[in-house]
Amino acid sequence: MIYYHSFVNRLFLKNFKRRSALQISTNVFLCNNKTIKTQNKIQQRIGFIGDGNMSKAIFRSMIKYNLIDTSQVYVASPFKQNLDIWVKWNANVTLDNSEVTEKCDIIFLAVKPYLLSNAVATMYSEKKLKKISNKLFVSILAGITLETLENVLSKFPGSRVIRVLPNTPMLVGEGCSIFCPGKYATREDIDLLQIILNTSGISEQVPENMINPIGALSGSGPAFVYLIIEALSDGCVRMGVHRDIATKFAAKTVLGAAKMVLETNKHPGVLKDEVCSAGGTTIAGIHALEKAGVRGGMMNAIEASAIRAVEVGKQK
Ligand SMILES: NC(=O)C1=CN([C@@H]2O[C@H](COP(=O)(O)OP(=O)(O)OC[C@H]3O[C@@H](n4cnc5c(N)ncnc54)[C@H](OP(=O)(O)O)[C@@H]3O)[C@@H](O)[C@H]2O)C=CC1
Ligand SMILES: O=C(O)[C@@H]1CCC=N1
Repeated sequence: MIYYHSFVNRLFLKNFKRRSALQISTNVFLCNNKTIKTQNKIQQRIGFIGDGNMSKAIFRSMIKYNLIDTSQVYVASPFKQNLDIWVKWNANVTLDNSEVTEKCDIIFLAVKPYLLSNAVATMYSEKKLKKISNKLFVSILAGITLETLENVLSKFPGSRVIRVLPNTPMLVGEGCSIFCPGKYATREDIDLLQIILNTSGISEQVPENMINPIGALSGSGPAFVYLIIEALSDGCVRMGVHRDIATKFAAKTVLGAAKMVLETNKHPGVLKDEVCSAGGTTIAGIHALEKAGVRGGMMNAIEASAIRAVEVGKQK
């Protein structure tokens, strides 16, 4: 069955009259296998400064969901061998950051936060600076504020900035991104970014002061959950179960529990109670977790990551 995916298609329908601004087809729909079909794809050129895990996740999700032609994508990295994989994916590669800035309309800043100044310094040559105008910069750098970004990027005339905190599960269509537009970002910029983010998951616009705390959950959280999955699997292995089935069942159990929370709309505590039989097996496990301080540990993890984001944002 083919059906209209609510959010993406609402956006496309809403933007029907603004097709030229968005330069993307209105004819996008999702099949039940989540494949997006477009007659026309994003026409803007999209660039990545930095070729790491997150750039790859964003790029590959755009390709997977057919949002852009690889020929429209440019990526810069300081090391040639890092770019081999991008060559295999048919993207344009360069060792020169300024080539990406010059050629692309939308530029994802995707280096480590402490490398921002270093990267921006190599994103232009004085001779061609004037040519680098009216660009949309999308920063995914944890901790780096819009104020810092707008200052650093103010040398590019007419630049607009959006700060995003995405996460790697966008690679499998389950991304969670939060974003906050800078003062010059337009409605079209936001719509286009949301199309990119929402085809591989969900996104929410939030006030900037929410990016670090929510990002601690959604950006760093996948690592916390991998650790939990690994630990659940370890527990099973300790009880004599083969690793393959233990990890598969740990991951599927986490996935199933997450879907129960999202699809039943029940409070997680209620769902937990529904599993815990009186005097049964589950409550014995819950007691062990509570004795180990798992809840406090999880809360501390979010707090630590959010605090660290502030520190990272201040590093030069
Ligand atoms: N990973 C995640 O889950 C998330 C990451 N983020 C943010 O995304 C950003 C990137 O993270 P991630 O992809 O994990 O990091 P990676 O280290 O995987 O990627 C960064 C890439 O940038 C390259 N690089 C280094 N210096 C420069 C430079 N001057 N110009 C261009 N490229 C350069 C690095 O090359 P080399 O390796 O050769 O040094 C590396 O490939 C970070 O700011 C992080 O805070 C945000 C949300 C989630
Ligand atoms: O660990 C980090 O700093 C980055 C930001 C969010 C996820 N990874």
